[in-house]
Amino acid sequence: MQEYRLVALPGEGVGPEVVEAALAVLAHLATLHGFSVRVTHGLVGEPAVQQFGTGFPEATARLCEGADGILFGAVSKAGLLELRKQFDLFANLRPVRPVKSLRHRSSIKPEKLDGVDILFVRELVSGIYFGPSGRGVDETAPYGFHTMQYADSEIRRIARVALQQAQQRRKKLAIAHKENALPCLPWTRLVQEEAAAFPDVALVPMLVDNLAMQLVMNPQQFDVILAGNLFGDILSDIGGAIAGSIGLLGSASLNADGFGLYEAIHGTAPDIAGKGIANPMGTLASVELMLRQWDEGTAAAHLAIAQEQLLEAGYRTADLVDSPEDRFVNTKAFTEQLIQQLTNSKANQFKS
Ligand SMILES: NC(=O)c1ccc[n+]([C@@H]2O[C@H](COP(=O)([O-])OP(=O)(O)OC[C@H]3O[C@@H](n4cnc5c(N)ncnc54)[C@H](O)[C@@H]3O)[C@@H](O)[C@H]2O)c1
Ligand SMILES: CC(C)[C@H](C(=O)O)[C@@H](O)C(=O)O
Ligand SMILES: [Mg+2]
Repeated sequence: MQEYRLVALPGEGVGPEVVEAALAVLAHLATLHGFSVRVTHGLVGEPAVQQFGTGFPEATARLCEGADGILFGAVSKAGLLELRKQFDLFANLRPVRPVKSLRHRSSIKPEKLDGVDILFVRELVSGIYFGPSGRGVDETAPYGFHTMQYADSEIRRIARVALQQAQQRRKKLAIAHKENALPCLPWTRLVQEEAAAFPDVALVPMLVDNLAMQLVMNPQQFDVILAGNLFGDILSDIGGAIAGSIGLLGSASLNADGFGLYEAIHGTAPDIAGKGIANPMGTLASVELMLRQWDEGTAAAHLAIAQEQLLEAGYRTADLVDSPEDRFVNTKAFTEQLIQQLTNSKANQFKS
């Protein structure tokens, strides 16, 4: 039996709540689909700061080395950027595919949601997050700076990931850039040069401000959207408004060897943390991406379908409730329902 080694880093806020839910679902899926997952827990973020004085301690780094994947909850900041950098997790994939039963939750008009299926490919270990930065005093005036610096090679390698993804999908790649103000970062030219090896992919360079507006006005036009670190962070949160809740979206952050960290795109949600009501579907969407990366595609599809079936049956976590017919469930109840649904649908649809 295939055994995977997974490091769980729950972190802070709702992180532990959604990771616990996702691990329970993953364990059940493993049983149903004939693989096993050995989970080791590590500290990251505030709990790590308290114990080790740093958000990403050496002990956690060692745990992650040699694992088959990392399931990450959320942190306020401490440790996450270091973790991404240490494992060179440069390719952040953030899919957005609104489901039918949540149409009315979306901020987009229902008729503009038909067929919306977007993949953000976000560069994750460079750009303004990691460029030279500092604070100083100029004469008497204090100032600060962060530098958006990219090696051409860093843009080229994330471009190749985006091009590959587009080639396997609807062959359209939008490039988010800001060359009218930041001409030293020629994303369009560099992507075009890499695209010579992908002649069937249509490139659509767009100024990032226009792209943000177009995402809201007409999301149907997009297939894959390539963006640098900061633009990708901001644009992908718009995906939450398109899907109906930020709590629904997951991500995979991969290095060149295909090793990955999997996390929801939302944060610690301090306003709801500790109440047991967080939506675990963003973390479950991340588990789905992890299963695909592990070549457990049947289990991944099973997970996706079972969640859609629960939503169709009206089950809703707090962030999705908006009508009296909705069946409100907290995180634990949603997880239990999902496990039940996986068992039921296994019998119907996934006979092996
Ligand atoms: N990857 C990460 O660990 C990550 C990502 C984003 C933000 N953050 C951090 O999280 C903290 C809070 O950030 P924020 O408030 O801007 O963003 P957030 O994503 O934590 O929350 C934004 C809103 O979405 C809601 N929400 C988020 N996740 C939800 C879920 N699973 N279920 C239901 N509702 C959910 C919250 O309740 C809140 O109203 C900050 O310290 C930020 O740095 C961490
Ligand atoms: C917590 C923060 C540093 C992080 C980011 O900006 O990358 C988050 O917003 C995300 O989307 O993963
Ligand atoms: Mg973000």
